[in-house]
Amino acid sequence: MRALEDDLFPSTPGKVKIERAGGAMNRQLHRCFASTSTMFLWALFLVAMTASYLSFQSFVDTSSKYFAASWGGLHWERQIRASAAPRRPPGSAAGAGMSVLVTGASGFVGAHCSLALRKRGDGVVGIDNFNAYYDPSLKKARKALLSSHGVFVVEGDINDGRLLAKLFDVVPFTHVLHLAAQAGVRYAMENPASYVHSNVAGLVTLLEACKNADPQPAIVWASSSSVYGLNDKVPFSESHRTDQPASLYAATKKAGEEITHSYNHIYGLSITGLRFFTVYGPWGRPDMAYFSFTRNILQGKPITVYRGKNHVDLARDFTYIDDIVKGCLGSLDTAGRSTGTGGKKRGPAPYRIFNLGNTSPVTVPTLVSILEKHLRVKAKKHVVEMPGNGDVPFTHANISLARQQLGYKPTTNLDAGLKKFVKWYLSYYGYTRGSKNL
Ligand SMILES: O=C(O)[C@H]1O[C@H](OP(=O)(O)OP(=O)(O)OC[C@H]2O[C@@H](n3ccc(=O)[nH]c3=O)[C@H](O)[C@@H]2O)[C@H](O)[C@@H](O)[C@@H]1O
Repeated sequence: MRALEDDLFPSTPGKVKIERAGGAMNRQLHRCFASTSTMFLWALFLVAMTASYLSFQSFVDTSSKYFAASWGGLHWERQIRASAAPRRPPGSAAGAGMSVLVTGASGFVGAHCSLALRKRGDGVVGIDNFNAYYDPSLKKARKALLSSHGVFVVEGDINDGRLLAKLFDVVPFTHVLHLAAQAGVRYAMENPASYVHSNVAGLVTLLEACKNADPQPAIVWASSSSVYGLNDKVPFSESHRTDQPASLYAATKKAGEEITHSYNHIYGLSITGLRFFTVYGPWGRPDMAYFSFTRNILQGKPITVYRGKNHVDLARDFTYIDDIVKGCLGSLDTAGRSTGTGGKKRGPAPYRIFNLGNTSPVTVPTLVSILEKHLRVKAKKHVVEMPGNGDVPFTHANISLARQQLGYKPTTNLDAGLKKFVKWYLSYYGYTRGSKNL
């Protein structure tokens, strides 16, 4: 008995039997059918070749990723363990110390927090993907600074679930300070996918690793003042509306607040979200206005100052980095435990959101005049109407909740903070105008 496949796929091309063969019509049909079968077989052959080529390529990709991985191995694990070990003196009033995984450790806020944690005796391991959103050499310099203080930074992406699982295998982290993100309000119009990749997909991969870890760490992470979006009640309080984002960046940060809430609810992860208000200072981000203005002013290039509707100046609640670091450490210290194990919730865990701002907004033209004073150079200002680029006209934080629960109390005003920034900038990039490329 012939199998069905034999009918559909004859083994010898051109040998298809046609019932009642004999007439010219039938011969033609025969030839035609035979050549169709030949073509069909060739097509099958090509499909098979393509499939085997593709699977070979994916094997090569996977294995090259595996072999080129910058992590793993006994030496690597020893470095991770040493970096994660708390070094507080025995009997210290602050307790035994934490082991903190800091994501985005070679970023601006990440590097400052990692150093502060290490200096007070906590264990810190960093992870950073050193992407090229801004000059990676600045990130490498921050990494070198951390390394000189005994903080090890793994080069890797928070979207790499295998790496995260490995890190939790090697160290039972008590806390995660999650600062890795695609930052910047206006860049979201140029590269929207990078925001989804880091702020949504990366966040979920990290939360999955935290939820599976045993013990589960408490998580403190960076949200943003931009979640207030079109809210016009001032000062911004945590209870105000945050469902009107003005940029995709803000929308992904808001999404992060909802996503972390669901992990808190389902898996008992302790979550603290921090809404940072325009953080600035030494070792800052070159994409931010105070930084790029400084570079342009020193290089004699014009700066673009945006202005709001009806000629109203834009204003920001600029917050100095040291104040933000205190808010982050205060959040870690008061986080409360995650309750789950092995992906199962054992009871309710804290879910908190705090504003970390300075409570005194300053206009952008005032920011420029403070920089002019410290740099002793006049800026070439080019004032333009604010383009529809996701910017909001002003931000202003109400910090009562953080003050009450974290002991958060900002102490550096914009003038004093920019003076420290300019000092750092000149020492890092050199005193001669534009001596180093950013
Ligand atoms: O608080 C926040 O959540 C956000 O703060 C900053 O965002 P932004 O306040 O826009 O900070 P800058 O990019 O430094 O801009 C500050 C002000 O300068 C203005 N600006 C910016 C650039 C420019 O060329 N000219 C100019 O007038 C902006 O419109 C804004 O009013 C950060 O870049 C975000 O990553 C962060 O999340």
